[in-house]
Amino acid sequence: MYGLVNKAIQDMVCSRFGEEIWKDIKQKAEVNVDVFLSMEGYPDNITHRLVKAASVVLGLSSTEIMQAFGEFWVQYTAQEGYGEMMDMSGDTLPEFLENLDNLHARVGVSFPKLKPPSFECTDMEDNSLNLHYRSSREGLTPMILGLVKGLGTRFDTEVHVTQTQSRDEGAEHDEFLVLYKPN
Ligand SMILES: O=C(O)CCCCN(CCc1ccccc1OCc1ccc(-c2ccc(Oc3ccccc3)cc2)cc1)Cc1ccc(C(=O)O)cc1
Repeated sequence: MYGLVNKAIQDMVCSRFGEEIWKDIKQKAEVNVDVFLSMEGYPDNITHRLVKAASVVLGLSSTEIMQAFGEFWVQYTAQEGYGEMMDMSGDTLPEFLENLDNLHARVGVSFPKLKPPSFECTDMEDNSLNLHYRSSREGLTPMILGLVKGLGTRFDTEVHVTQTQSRDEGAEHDEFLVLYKPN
């Protein structure tokens, strides 16, 4: 995972709980990286250890941490220089979700170590769609719930996401029913 992800986790924790809590989390995760470099590739395991340690230190479940992080990621990347790229990816929540693979392909051109998941939208109706999430990574599914919630905020759109298929329960990939209503 690019360091930008671990940096975003750090910024979320520091902004909400302070530097001391972040130090505790890094210590518990046995991660002794001083500064995460956005454009450096880090083992996914570091991200998983930081999430696990944050859930212990903060007394929240890993699912809650990943959902909060997904929501935070949308605003974080927009303010960390990817705002234009996000603007180009759609003016509405369904448009953005439909263009997500193109967004990743664009980032991947410059940063070949990117290993993006794939998102596919089917059964598009006025206020609903099925979102298919396929990834080479395990255990980040709750982040997708948060990401879609974060997009709801970004597009001032009421959004309700329920997972309808789960890889953990034997499905080929995770699938979500996304209900949305622009305000
Ligand atoms: O792998 C999984 O199964 C779950 C990953 C969920 C995280 N993605 C979130 C995608 C997303 C979903 C909804 C709304 C917005 C989203 O992201 C927009 C986005 C996507 C990628 C980047 C990005 C930009 C530069 C990156 O790397 C850098 C950073 C600085 C300098 C050089 C390279 C890495 C990701 C920025 C915004 C983004 C992403 C982040 C990192 C990677 C990767 O390192 O492979 C792949 C994808």
